Amino acid sequence: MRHNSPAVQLPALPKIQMNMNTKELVAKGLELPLMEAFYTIQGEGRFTGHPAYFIRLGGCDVGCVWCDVKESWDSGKWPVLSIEKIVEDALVYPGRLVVITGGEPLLYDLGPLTSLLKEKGFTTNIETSGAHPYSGDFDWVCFSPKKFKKPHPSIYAVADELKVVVFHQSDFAFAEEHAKQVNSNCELRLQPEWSKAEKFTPVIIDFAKKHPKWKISLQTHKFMDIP
Ligand SMILES: C[S@@+](CC[C@H](N)C(=O)[O-])C[C@H]1O[C@@H](n2cnc3c(N)ncnc32)[C@H](O)[C@@H]1O
Ligand SMILES: Nc1nc2[nH]cc(C(=O)O)c2c(=O)[nH]1
Ligand code: SF4
Ligand SMILES: [Mg+2]
Repeated sequence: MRHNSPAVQLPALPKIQMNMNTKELVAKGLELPLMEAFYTIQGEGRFTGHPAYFIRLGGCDVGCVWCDVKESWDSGKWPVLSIEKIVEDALVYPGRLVVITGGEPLLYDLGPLTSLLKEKGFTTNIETSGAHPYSGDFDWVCFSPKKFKKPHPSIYAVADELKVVVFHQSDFAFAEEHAKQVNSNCELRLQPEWSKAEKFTPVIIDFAKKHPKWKISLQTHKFMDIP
């Protein structure tokens, strides 16, 4: 019968299958949406000042009002690349420290990407809000919890560094709440939210002097005007 003819439907089929493949590959962590990748100097936290290659994955569902990379949030805006291509591009630069950030990188299974990076001799660091289950093989986990979306319980045991952004006075209590939940070796840092830095940097200095288990992290790349 005419209306059952497959002639009209068939051309759509390969496209659907291609989309499903990409989705499946992303679900397996074999392909990932990449917003940008750049070789720079780590500006924040424990590895401040270290040359590093940044891999910024697209997609985030946390919604921090003060996020400095809101254009990363929509994963659909960014090309999906194979992990082989992502690692090949990293190998061009002389540094062997890689920082995986986003967006929220733990939206994805980072096992395949990190094992390939390790195979090629990279040290692997992550910047994460911990809002999704931990995955991957990381040498350093920087956990920056957010009030906007509760962290997944899996992050607390693996965090090497707790980096709390201070945007409001209540963030000090939020920081102490999280400090109780991370392991005892975890380094504790407070980082002024960029637009509130003038107001909160002196408050953070005072707090750290009174509670010396806390250190200060600044977004030094912004002072140096580098990515
Ligand atoms: C853009 S986030 C991406 C990684 C992950 N989604 C996260 O939030 O940890 C990278 C780091 O920048 C911090 N950050 C983002 N916006 C900031 C701002 N306006 N001022 C200070 N730190 C900021 C985050 O807390 C996080 O430690
Ligand atoms: N230089 C530099 N250091 C950084 N440390 C964490 C960053 C991030 O956005 O995750 C970042 C960044 O965007 N640039
Ligand atoms: S979790 Fe990270 S990327 Fe997502 S909105 Fe917050 S600061 Fe931005
Ligand atoms: Mg940044």
